[in-house]
Amino acid sequence: MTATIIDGKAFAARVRGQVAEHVSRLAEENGIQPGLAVVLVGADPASEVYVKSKGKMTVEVGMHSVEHRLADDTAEGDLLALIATLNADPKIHGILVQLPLPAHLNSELVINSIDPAKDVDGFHISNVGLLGTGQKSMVPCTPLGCLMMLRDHHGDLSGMNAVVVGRSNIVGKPMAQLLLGDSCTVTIAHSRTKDLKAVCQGADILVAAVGRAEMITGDYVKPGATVIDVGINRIERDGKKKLVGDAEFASCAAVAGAITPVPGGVGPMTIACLLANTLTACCRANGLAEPQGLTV
Ligand SMILES: NC(=O)C1=CN([C@@H]2O[C@H](COP(=O)(O)OP(=O)(O)OC[C@H]3O[C@@H](n4cnc5c(N)ncnc54)[C@H](OP(=O)(O)O)[C@@H]3O)[C@@H](O)[C@H]2O)C=CC1
Ligand SMILES: Nc1nc(=O)c2c([nH]1)NC[C@@H]1CN(c3ccc(C(=O)N[C@@H](CCC(=O)O)C(=O)O)cc3)C=[N+]21
Repeated sequence: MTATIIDGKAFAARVRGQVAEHVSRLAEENGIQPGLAVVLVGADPASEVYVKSKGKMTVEVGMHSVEHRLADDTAEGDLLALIATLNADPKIHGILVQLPLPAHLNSELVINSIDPAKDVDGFHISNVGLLGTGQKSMVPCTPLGCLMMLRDHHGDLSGMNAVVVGRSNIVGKPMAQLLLGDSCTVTIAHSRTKDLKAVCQGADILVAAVGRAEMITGDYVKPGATVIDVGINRIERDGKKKLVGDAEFASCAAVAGAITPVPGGVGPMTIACLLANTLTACCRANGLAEPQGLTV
């Protein structure tokens, strides 16, 4: 079998197009412009790339974009003061603090200081709790993008066996919640899972969010399964720098029914969902109807 390649890049462009339409309607009918603030502490080169591309796409869909770049040794109090200012700023509807933060900063404290209504990453404990109890929330962008692609490819996901490899708060756990919300039978695997390969072989939907380059190989994949590769790993091969996922693309694609590539899969959908969440937050803040189909 040769897998269908799920084109996240094209899907993300469609989502951004829908966001842009809503944004222009908001401007015409309500005189409102959604605004997103991205906060980057320190100068991690990979983070720089995402922050730049987020800023560019935010402007492309017609939103107000603000970037705050803070020094590596920024005091926690200064970061919290910036967040308080952004929380109170009526032009800002979404706040994203790029993770990971430098080690001297308490990430939990920082994230939980963001107004939950502006928490477009969906990482605030209030949003985590709302998602876990099936209530309206801000849904983390990466899992939301994965769910959109899965729904688009399969339609109804109910009854499917889903295995999520990885249990981080930003990807694995919220991904599992969303799949459960769509009535999948969900298994969360991690570094202590016994016989990971056998667990993965039972998956109709296999989500790889491990942070280990090409760890999931074709022999982990049930024939015909859908593989969602969340991993972003920069490696060097044959003297060239390369971006690869947590799944080994060639061997997985030979067995799977469908697979997301890296680059061009989950990554672009993450940014598109960030813009969708900012739009949703703006509509909620102004008591306006939310766009359909851009959140769960
Ligand atoms: N495309 C996108 O938009 C995004 C991509 N990413 C990428 O997704 C990947 C995961 O990110 P993130 O969740 O933040 O990573 P973390 O490092 O926070 O979590 C990795 C998870 O994988 C598990 N794990 C590690 N090694 C193994 C192993 N050998 N077998 C089974 N499980 C293992 C860990 O288990 P344990 O808990 O037991 O330690 C942990 O739960 C990374 O490649 C990251 O770059 C992340 C965010 C967005
Ligand atoms: N608070 C917070 N929220 C995040 O959502 C967040 C974060 N911190 N920290 C880092 C991770 C990583 N992440 C990516 C987003 C887009 C691509 C992306 O667009 N990738 C392109 C390739 C880009 C390239 O070439 O580097 C692709 O896969 O096609 C990748 C990774 C969001 N993250």
